[in-house]
Amino acid sequence: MSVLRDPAPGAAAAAAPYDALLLLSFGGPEGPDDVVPFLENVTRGRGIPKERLKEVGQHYFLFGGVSPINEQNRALLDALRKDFAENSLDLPVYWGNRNWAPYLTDTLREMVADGRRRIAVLATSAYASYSGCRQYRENLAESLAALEAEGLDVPRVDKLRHYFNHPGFVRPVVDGVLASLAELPEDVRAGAHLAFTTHSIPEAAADTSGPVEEHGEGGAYVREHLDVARTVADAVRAETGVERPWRLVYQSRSGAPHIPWLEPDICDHLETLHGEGAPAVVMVPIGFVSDHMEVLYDLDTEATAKAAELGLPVARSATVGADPRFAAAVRELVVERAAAERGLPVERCALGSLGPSHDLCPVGCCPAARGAARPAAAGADSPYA
Ligand SMILES: CC1=C(CCC(=O)O)c2cc3nc(cc4[nH]c(cc5[nH]c(cc1n2)c(C)c5CCC(=O)O)c(CCC(=O)O)c4C)C(CCC(=O)O)=C3C
Ligand SMILES: [Fe+2]
Repeated sequence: MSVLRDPAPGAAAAAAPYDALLLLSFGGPEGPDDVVPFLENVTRGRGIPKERLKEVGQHYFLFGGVSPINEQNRALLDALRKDFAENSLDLPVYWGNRNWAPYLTDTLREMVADGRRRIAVLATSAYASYSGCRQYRENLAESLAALEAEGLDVPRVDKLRHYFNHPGFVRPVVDGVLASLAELPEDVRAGAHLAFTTHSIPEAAADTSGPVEEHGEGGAYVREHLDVARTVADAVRAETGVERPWRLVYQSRSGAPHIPWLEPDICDHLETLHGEGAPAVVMVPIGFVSDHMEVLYDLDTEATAKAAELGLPVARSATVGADPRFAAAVRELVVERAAAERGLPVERCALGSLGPSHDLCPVGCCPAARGAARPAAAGADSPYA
């Protein structure tokens, strides 16, 4: 058996020049006492109304103060290590977060102590946007600066490209939609609409998402989500032979009420669809890599209650999570980027119409909305090599 699985010669070196992979995520509370300090970490300097924070705290308390995100990252780490081992990719995998332990700076310090010098970074956010991309790059720069201040030799960090349109991300979503359709009562299945959801962000942040030439209404953020939604809807139609109406909608709005954020909200959309006579809806959270609190609360709790009130049958499809196809996609992204860094020609997988995303965020990509620009690592404007 093992002979059949032997990789192509040289696979063990396929990760060079990288000597480690860092899974970079958001972090979440692991018990009731963690909730308030976690929210303080998330919202420091971000101008979120106190009322909104109280409300979001309640979402966490409803689930015992435990965010599902850390367990899911642990499962993804296991899936990555298993996939790498099975494919003889000799690359240790580490995990660090923006807002909760294990904190990014601590993980990077440990990586330096282990002698890691050239680190590939996978963020658990698949799309362009300030929150999903540049903010992680700022976190990397801050952590590297902290290590530098401690007198440590700063490693090089390279962020892997956005994977929203990678088949290893999209195909599990398609399977999730097919499974959700099968869950719906048979008499409403054929007529079920698809509501693709993602995190709402301020309109201004959407308009300036992605490289400067992609700025404009909705920016790269909306364009990328629409492309994934269309790809998934097409694949579901090909599988089921049924053409279904679909729309990209939003969830988890935050911020001050007078600032415009992307709309419509999923709950308003369910109401509209019900008013138009839609028999059922599958909610497809394409904006999330795993079943975050936003999925458990905003979709499985709030939107599902709204649908029940309307008498509208709904199902929520699975996020990618630790799907082995996603783990394999991460390996492919590492090997692809490693080859590119070695100056070799690379084949880059991407479904849909946009093509593979860039390796290096150009200057002006996904700028922060407020305050002076902060240094960001792993981009064309990085202060680090
Ligand atoms: C685009 C996007 C993603 C998707 C990309 C990605 O996955 O990274 C994302 C992920 C996440 N957001 C999360 C949690 C929170 N986000 C908040 C606030 C905000 N998010 C924003 C955007 C995004 N957020 C924005 C524009 C704000 C307003 C404040 C600001 O401009 O920064 C707040 C404060 C309270 C509130 O305002 O809701 C919380 C608690 C968690 C953890 C969930 C868990 O525990 O399972 C995850 C994965
Ligand atoms: Fe968020």
